[in-house]
Amino acid sequence: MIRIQQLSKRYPSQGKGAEGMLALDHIDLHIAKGEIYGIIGHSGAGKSTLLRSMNLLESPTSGTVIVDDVELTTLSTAALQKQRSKIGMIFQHFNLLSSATVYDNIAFPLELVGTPKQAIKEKVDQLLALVGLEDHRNKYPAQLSGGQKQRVGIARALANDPKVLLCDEATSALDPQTTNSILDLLLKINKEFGITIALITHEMHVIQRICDRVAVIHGGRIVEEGNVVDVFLKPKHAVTREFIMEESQSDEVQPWSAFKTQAGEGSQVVKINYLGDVTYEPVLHHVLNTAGISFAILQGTISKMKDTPYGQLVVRLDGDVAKLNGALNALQERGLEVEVIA
Ligand SMILES: Nc1ncnc2c1ncn2[C@@H]1O[C@H](COP(=O)(O)OP(=O)(O)OP(=O)(O)O)[C@@H](O)[C@H]1O
Repeated sequence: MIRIQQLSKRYPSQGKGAEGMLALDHIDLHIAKGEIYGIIGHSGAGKSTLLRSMNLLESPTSGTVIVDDVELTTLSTAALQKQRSKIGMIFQHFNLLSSATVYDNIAFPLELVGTPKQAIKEKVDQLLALVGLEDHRNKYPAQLSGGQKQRVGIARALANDPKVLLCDEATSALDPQTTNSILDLLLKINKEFGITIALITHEMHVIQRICDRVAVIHGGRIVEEGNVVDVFLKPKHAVTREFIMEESQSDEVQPWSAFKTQAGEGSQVVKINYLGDVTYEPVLHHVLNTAGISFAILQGTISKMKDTPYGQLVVRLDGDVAKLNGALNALQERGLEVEVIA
């Protein structure tokens, strides 16, 4: 649905002679129809520039941007305008018209393309119901909470039935609970209408909650890309690991290496990864019981990535070497991933 090839963007410098700022450096990216694709990176990594290139709000220095089989980079202004109506966008600070009501904000893009009044009313009513704001139609943005404002932003972005929705840090200004309700709304829109969603964020939990695939951007380059589950459980790049650590950072969660000291004569410390339905099965108990190994769970997380359950446990296993090795093999045969820490 969105194909970006060798995309570079250099912002001109203010002073003469300087080279300018290379914000995107030969980016290749493919976002499939119907998926939710997350782009994560630190401040200044190039996220906004990349997202805004997808509807050419930012024009690239070189490279191509193809959306729904149309190469945007070659279009005339009028043709680009038409093509943009297939691409909705929502923003961190909502960008609503402060002097217009909720109803008028949502109706605005329909009026722009000359939609008849009755059709506008029907569409806006549908959208108000979709985002749960039927009772707020006559309010002004200043009378709404942040989450409600973003719901208006979403309804407005969907007014012209876009095929793609671009989300520019759409939840960064919201508290955690409101963030989750907006993410769930995006998920619902994706599922019900099959709209392809590209989002940028600096928060791993946003990726974890709704995205199918993720790209990690750093210094204007994609440094890691893949299914969220794979990237989250086996991050390759240091920046990706940083994001995951930040996400799990609470005083109670310690790095795996902190448990090395728990190992000793006749005991090993292992990290066990669960993925999918096996997460909720009593595999650990069965295998270790059968092998005659006793165990202590030192740290653990059981959670979900979108619809996929996963678990990560640090466990100390006590028993003789032969039994321990047998148990580790048996755990792997049952679909768990086991890594000996010490
Ligand atoms: N209009 C501009 N003129 C010059 N440089 C710019 C412009 N816009 C962005 N940049 C620079 O390009 C780089 C990438 O910026 P961009 O806004 O895409 O990053 P980002 O990852 O979205 O950051 P943030 O999370 O802080 O918004 C940064 O170094 C930024 O300073």
